[in-house]
Amino acid sequence: MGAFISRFWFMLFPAKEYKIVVVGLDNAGKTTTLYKLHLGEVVTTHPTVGSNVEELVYKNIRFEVWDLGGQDRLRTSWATYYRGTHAVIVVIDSTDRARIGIMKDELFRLLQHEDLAHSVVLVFANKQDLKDAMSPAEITDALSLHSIKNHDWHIQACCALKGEGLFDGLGWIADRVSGKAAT
Ligand SMILES: Nc1nc2c(ncn2[C@@H]2O[C@H](COP(=O)(O)OP(=O)(O)OP(=O)(O)O)[C@@H](O)[C@H]2O)c(=O)[nH]1
Ligand SMILES: [Mg+2]
Repeated sequence: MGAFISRFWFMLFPAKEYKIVVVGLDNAGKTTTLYKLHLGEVVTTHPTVGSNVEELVYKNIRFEVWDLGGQDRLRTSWATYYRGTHAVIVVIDSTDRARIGIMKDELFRLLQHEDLAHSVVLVFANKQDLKDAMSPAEITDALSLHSIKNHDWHIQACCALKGEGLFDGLGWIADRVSGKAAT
């Protein structure tokens, strides 16, 4: 149902550029992900205060990608970035078992926000290079992704350091916003 609504919405209101917001707890790898996609390089990061924004072009689609700071005190300001968002990327540190419940609460809070009513949701199960990483199936359970009814969602294993999985995830978003996705 979520998929149907999103597809219809994007067909009715095609955009020249699609807006993505990247959220997740601090240290998840959001900034690393943004710059690996943008520059193809691993940049030295510091905890983000505020946001970084970059333009990406993939499959002939332009994306404006906003990477938001994930520290506790910064999460209340995520919602100020939501207007006009086509896709949310949730980056998970797959080794951070202790805080996956906090991320679940944040996820379900953002899914209720009216500015994200038509957004699709991509979850990056990041840091898959680390030995104790949770699998995408474990993260799907821990975040109760199957209980999401009003948004089209997808989970993608990745390693932002190596770049593995990042363009697969972006491709999923590209197919959704351009209406090319199979139902
Ligand atoms: N092993 C491993 N480390 C990663 C990976 N992705 C990011 N990191 C590391 O995780 C740390 C945090 O990365 P950031 O990209 O700064 O995290 P962030 O989500 O932007 O954090 P905030 O800005 O505080 O919200 C850095 O030391 C990265 O090098 C990965 O795929 N594997
Ligand atoms: Mg950051």
